[in-house]
Amino acid sequence: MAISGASTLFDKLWSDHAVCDLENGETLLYVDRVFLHERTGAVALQSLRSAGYDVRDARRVFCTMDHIVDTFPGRGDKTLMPSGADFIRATRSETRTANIRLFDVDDADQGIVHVISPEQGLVLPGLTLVCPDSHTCTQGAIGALAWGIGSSEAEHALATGTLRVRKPKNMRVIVDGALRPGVTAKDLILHLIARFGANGAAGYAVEFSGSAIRQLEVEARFTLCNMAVEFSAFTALIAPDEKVEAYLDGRDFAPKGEHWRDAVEYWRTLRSDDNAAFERELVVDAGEIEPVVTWGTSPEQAVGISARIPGPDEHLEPHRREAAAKALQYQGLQAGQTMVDIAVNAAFIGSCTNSRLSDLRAAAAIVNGRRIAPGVRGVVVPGSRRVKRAAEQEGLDRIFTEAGFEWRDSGCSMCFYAGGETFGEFQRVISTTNRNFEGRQGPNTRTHLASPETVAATAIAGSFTSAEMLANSESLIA
Ligand SMILES: CC(C)[C@H](C(=O)O)[C@@H](O)C(=O)O
Ligand code: SF4
Repeated sequence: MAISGASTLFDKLWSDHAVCDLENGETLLYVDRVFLHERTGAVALQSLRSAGYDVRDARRVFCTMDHIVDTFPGRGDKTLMPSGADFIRATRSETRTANIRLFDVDDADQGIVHVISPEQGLVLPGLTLVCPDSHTCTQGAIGALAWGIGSSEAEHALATGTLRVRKPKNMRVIVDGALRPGVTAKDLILHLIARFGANGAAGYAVEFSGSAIRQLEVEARFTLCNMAVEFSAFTALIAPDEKVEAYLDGRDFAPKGEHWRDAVEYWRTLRSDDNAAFERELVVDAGEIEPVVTWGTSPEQAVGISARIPGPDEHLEPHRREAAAKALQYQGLQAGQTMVDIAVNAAFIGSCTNSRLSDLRAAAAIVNGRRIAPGVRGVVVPGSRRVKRAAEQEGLDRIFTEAGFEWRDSGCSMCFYAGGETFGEFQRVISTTNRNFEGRQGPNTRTHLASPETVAATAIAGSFTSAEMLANSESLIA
């Protein structure tokens, strides 16, 4: 607890949900919502049932099909993952038995778990939400205390509506100033991870604050908090503000009428007190960030797009030097290479990091009227069926397909290789996703993380290019 009774936002959410402190230093926390998906959820439900337990309150549990299902148009129940059909079947039967609301493959509201939970107001500021999926931290963007858990913890949460958790420390990341035009929340989080290390936030709940954060739209805040787990944080948080209220107003599961007014009144208390103490504080000037692309196999192996891949001597610690050498070998690159000279084979726009309507709009604005570079494969996967419909109403699907992109149904798709679909061996993919480790998008596939704007511009140019660089090069040619 902080000095003189002052609390951080995280402390407030924690104490509002603390049932009791346990002897071993853990706290029993009340869990408001559990979200499941077909990759890990059915396993948890099956195991709970075979241990003889029931789901305590199925009204607070939700499940979606996102990880394994195909995203090819007209997919039905198809999946390319070996044994994937078993997961799909088990998810259906377990959720039916437990009476849990399932967003099934053909549901109009289906989508990636972290995209649909706020989209429908299933997660709200001040609630605790857990999911057996590491990117649950995404929801801290609206001031929910949300974190990823393991399968046995999921069983505990389902059976009891509580979880035992060891309290992490408080960290604040203050981002002041303004992001430059064309620089996004994705570039900001990649910059933070590159600068402070992929384990920079280990042991902490991170609150993002500062003028640059307040300026971010809610969907961009999701992108930022989504990758807190790549920064090794327990979770991330942003104090809810009027943008969050406007975002949630009218959502299906959001409170209505008098309940809405009460909720908003509570949400307005969800901010760190002025003199609250943080065990660690980082300060960043938003204006110094340029579009970022990863070159290696960790999100910290990233540089500004106009830079070169660092040379071996630029890594100060020996373990970073070794990791860099190994990453370069896997990625088929050399230290010192200029990023803009590196050609790609594919461009992927999707995932819980960057597949919301604002992401698709930003990418479409760049590809509009242009064609993907010859030989480059482009794939766009909306994060939810709602996002897909909204994008189609605006004609974004046509902009993408006319430029040469595939336009898919919603799901995790090639964000993650589940034994099924992949871009293929040694293919270099620029991707709006959040993980770039070896094999993430398939055996020997080479992943480079970037913003939707940079992925779109790179697809058009054929090699790493920011939107600004693309516009400048075209005006030189014209
Ligand atoms: C399959 C699932 C458990 C996993 C996660 O926890 O994050 C996946 O979503 C991922 O992004 O790697
Ligand atoms: S989109 Fe990718 S990162 Fe997000 S939940 Fe699915 S597999 Fe995990």
